[in-house]
Amino acid sequence: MIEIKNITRKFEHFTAVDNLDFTVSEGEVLGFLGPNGAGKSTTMKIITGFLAPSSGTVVIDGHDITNEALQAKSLIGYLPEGAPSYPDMTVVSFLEFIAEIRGYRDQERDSRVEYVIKQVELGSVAEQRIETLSKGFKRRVGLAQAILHDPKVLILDEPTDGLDPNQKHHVRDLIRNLAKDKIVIVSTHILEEVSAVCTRAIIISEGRIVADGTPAELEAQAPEEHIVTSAAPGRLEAFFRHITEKGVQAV
Ligand SMILES: Nc1ncnc2c1ncn2[C@@H]1O[C@H](COP(=O)(O)OP(=O)(O)OP(=O)(O)O)[C@@H](O)[C@H]1O
Repeated sequence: MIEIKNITRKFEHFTAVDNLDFTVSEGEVLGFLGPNGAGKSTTMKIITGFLAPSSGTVVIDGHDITNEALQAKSLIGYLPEGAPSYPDMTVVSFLEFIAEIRGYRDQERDSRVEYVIKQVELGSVAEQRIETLSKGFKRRVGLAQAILHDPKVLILDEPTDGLDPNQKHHVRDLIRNLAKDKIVIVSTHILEEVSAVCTRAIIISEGRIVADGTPAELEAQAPEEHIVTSAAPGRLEAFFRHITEKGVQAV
């Protein structure tokens, strides 16, 4: 279980994340939504221990991300925004490097790398330098390093950003398959992604939670005047606009 306990993050006088408090359980795929600047990436950086909160704590399976950072971080796979990596390295050498950092050696290292290359379909570019890859393939390298150690918790910041429709479809299938025995938090702007892969969605606005429910529950709350299409993502978009445009009271 992930416990996010009253986290707040200030940048000087600006509050980017404002007292967020929620838990995520095994088997849940949580879509983390919000308009630009709502505080999604900041929250993900705090959950993964890359950024300290100004106040509050995050506990991953009983381990505090600040006080027991090593144990907590070993349970997490993180795809940051933009998926930074080492552009000079080939895909294989980068993934071998990550595998070593994760403590794998020799045959075990090679088999982990082989496994993720297959999972994320990187075989055709395995020996290519990362800087020469298309945006979609770079994103897949980021996904590969996030899942390499088969982490219990996956935090994915806009995982399908820059992918073509086929790749998007493939990555969503992958997330669905991986999610069975994991906790997944996916930040996205793409609402059809939420309907496609998430069991729950949280919408934040100005650093605060304004909605929390299953995609179907949120879709059902869409006001008729906002609905452009009655298909599921259209309803979710209508609800998203309704709740983030009007400055609705945080729940
Ligand atoms: N290091 C920083 N210093 C000052 N302000 C920051 C810093 N990092 C983030 N912010 C501000 O905090 C707010 C939340 O940013 P964040 O990147 O978390 O939003 P987001 O929801 O991920 O947005 P997007 O959807 O555009 O990626 C923004 O107003 C941003 O400018």
